[in-house]
Order: sequence, then C-alpha cells, then structure tokens
Amino acid sequence: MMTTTWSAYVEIERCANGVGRLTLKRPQALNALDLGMIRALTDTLLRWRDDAGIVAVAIRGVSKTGPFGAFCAGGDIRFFHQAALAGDARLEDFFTEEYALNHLIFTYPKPYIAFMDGVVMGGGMGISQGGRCRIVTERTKMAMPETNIGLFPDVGGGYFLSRCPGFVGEYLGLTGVVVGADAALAWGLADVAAPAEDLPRAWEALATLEAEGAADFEATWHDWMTQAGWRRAGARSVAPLAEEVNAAFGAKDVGAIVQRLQAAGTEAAAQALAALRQRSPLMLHVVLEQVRRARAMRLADDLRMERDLVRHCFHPHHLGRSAAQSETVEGIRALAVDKDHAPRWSPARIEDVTPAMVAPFFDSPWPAHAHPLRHLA
Ligand SMILES: CC(C)(COP(=O)([O-])OP(=O)(O)OC[C@H]1O[C@@H](n2cnc3c(N)ncnc32)[C@H](O)[C@@H]1OP(=O)(O)O)[C@@H](O)C(=O)NCCC(=O)NCCSC(=O)/C=C/C[N+](C)(C)C
Repeated sequence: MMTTTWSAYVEIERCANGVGRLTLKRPQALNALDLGMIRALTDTLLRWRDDAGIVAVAIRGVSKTGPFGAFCAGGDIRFFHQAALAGDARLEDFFTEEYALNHLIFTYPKPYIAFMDGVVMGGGMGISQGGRCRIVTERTKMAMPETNIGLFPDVGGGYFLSRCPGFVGEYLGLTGVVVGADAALAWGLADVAAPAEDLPRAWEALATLEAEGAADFEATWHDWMTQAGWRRAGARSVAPLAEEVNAAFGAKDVGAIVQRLQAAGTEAAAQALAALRQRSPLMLHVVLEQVRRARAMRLADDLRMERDLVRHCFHPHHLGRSAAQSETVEGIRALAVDKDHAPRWSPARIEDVTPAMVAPFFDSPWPAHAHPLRHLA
C-alpha cells in the first residue's frame, strides 16, 4: 500500500516497500522552488531520515507534457524580485532554509536518488547535487546560470563547482552555460545517464524493489540500473571542455581570463568570452573569488559564506546601493519580469570592477555566534 499527501507543490508518497518518493509539481514555472516547497521537502526529509521504515528517497519533477521532463529551474526568481523590493522578511527565511535543505541532502544518511531530467538549474542543482544517485538523460539541461541574473552560484555551488576537475568550476560558475549529460558525467555532476524513456519504468521499480534496510536497497537499485544498461560515470575528466578554455579559467583574475580567451582565438574560447560579456561584470569577479575560496572549504563553511553573499546581493547597502539598485534585482527584472534581456549592469564593463567593490561581499553581516547557519556542521 502507498500513502500520498500533498504539500504546496510537492507530492509526497510513502511506498509500501519503504521508499519515499517526492514529486515537484509546479510545471508552469519549471518547478521553481517557493518557500512552501522548501519547507515541505525539509520537513519530509527530516521525518524520513529518522524513520527506520524508510530505506531510500527519490525525487523528480513533472513538466507540462508528462511525469518527467523538467526537474527544477531553481529558486522562484519572480518572488525574489518582488520580495526584495517590498522588504519582505520571508526572503531571509528562504535563503536560510534553502541552504539548510541543501546541507541536509548532502549529509543524508540514506540513498537519495535524483531524476535530473530536463531543466536542472540553480536551486535545482542544490536539491540534487548532494544525492548519492544523480541521474541525467539526453534531455538534461544543467546550469548554474546565476551570473545571468546578477547573482552567484549558491545552494552549495561554491562547494560542488570547485570539486569539478581542472577549472571547470570557474568556467561553469562564471559563464552560466548550459551543459548536457556527457559533460555532467565527466565533471562529477552526475552519476549515471539513462534514456529518458526509461524513467517511468524506473520510478515504478523504486516502489516495488524489496530490500532489508538502506544499504541493501542501494545495492538492489544499483543492480536494477545495471540490468537496465544505464551508463555509469567514469573517471573525472576536464573533457569535453576545450583545453584552452580550461586553461583560461585558471588565470589569476577575470581580466586575465578575458585576455587568455581573446588570445586563444578558437571558436570555443570565443563562445565562452561572448557568454562572459553578457553576465554581470561585478558578479563575475565575486564568483571567481567565491569558487576559489570554496575549494578549500567544507560544505558547511561554503554555505555560510554563500549566506553572507546572498544577503549582500539582495541588500547591497555595503555598496551604498538600495535594494532597487541591487545587481540581482536588475538581473531578474531583465530576464523574468520585463523580459527585455537587457540588464543595466553596474559597473557595465568587466574592466571597471575594482577589488574594493568585491571585498565587501565577503564580509559577514553577522558575528559567528549569530550567523543564521551557525548550526551546520
Ligand atoms: C532557460 C529557462 C530555464 C527555460 O527557458 P524556456 O524558454 O524553456 O522557458 P520559460 O523561460 O518560458 O519558462 C517557463 C515559465 O517558467 C518560469 N520560470 C522559469 N524559471 C523560473 C524561476 N527560476 N523562477 C520563477 N519562474 C521561473 C518562466 O518565467 C515562465 O513563466 P511564464 O510562462 O512567463 O509565466 C528559463 O526559464 C530561465 O532562464 N529561468 C531562470 C533560471 C535561473 O536563473 N535559475 C536560477 C535561479 S536563482 C537560484 O536558483 C538560487 C536560489 C537560491 N537563493 C534563493 C538562495 C537565491
């Protein structure tokens, strides 16, 4: 027997075999996460973590055309825009609770299986990257696209991007480009690739496989994937990123990255440069510093740093700006509110960003004992 409940846009199923299944059901917004969804996921995962009858958890997202096809396009950026301008206190709760959820998933003691079919971006990465079984398909469109909205790759992005091989983390975080299954497998951002047509059968199998506890379930599920012929990730490799692009993103600062891409003169370098030219110049500098700092950090410390950064992004008083002058509010306006795709970045040019503009982002607004994420270990 299976019990099903609903909470906000999340369908919660407890299967008779002890598998908990979560389905994001907000297809009209590509399953963008609102605060209710964050809370539903957190409450359920905490309950199931402590429930000896639960052996594994699986998560998927529905699309307008079917039960898969869109995992999650990230946090609800329209809400962020409204809330920042209105001074809505729920925005701060959102940031704290979402990062705590990301940490919970990364440290979850039971198999967490993410069906990353279709769009997997921003907050969608935050609710999948910590999983033990990250499944991509030929339809996967994966990105940390935040520099496109004047933000930075948060939800643990500093942590998981900086663990990619070579300078792929810098490349993904700064350009925000969309990649598919092959790149995700090569860069350690997915564990297995499956044909999208297999997903409904796999979802049903999860509800019927029998196992004695979490470890046994994980082994049984791995056998099932092997029998299905799904492709496992091999050794991590920078490829398919062009070598000259990887090398460019290892340069000491954003200006030097631009110079190396220009000097490379290849098509791949030109594409990366074109992407950088569209992003927030200020946030490019902030993100380079974020990823490099995060490389030496534990996840919890990275999330605390990101909590500081996100506060500054939406409340940029440290830069002498109001919320309306926030780079992030402007980026969201251009992409998702007015949809003119013409953000007025400030400063407008990569070359005009100074270290004095970047440094305040890394000052914590809170003393350590009062940090909203001080409890994360
Ligand atoms: C490229 C995207 C994902 C898809 O493009 P498309 O052309 O295939 O679809 P379309 O843009 O028309 O989207 C369909 C509708 O879904 C709405 N939508 C999409 N993404 C979001 C979102 N993240 N929040 C709210 N609503 C969203 C979109 O407005 C359309 O609605 P209407 O039909 O106009 O009513 C493209 O959609 C895209 O680029 N989306 C944004 C992706 C993104 O920037 N994600 C990162 C967000 S920031 C984040 O996740 C971090 C969260 C952490 N924290 C809260 C702490 C800041």
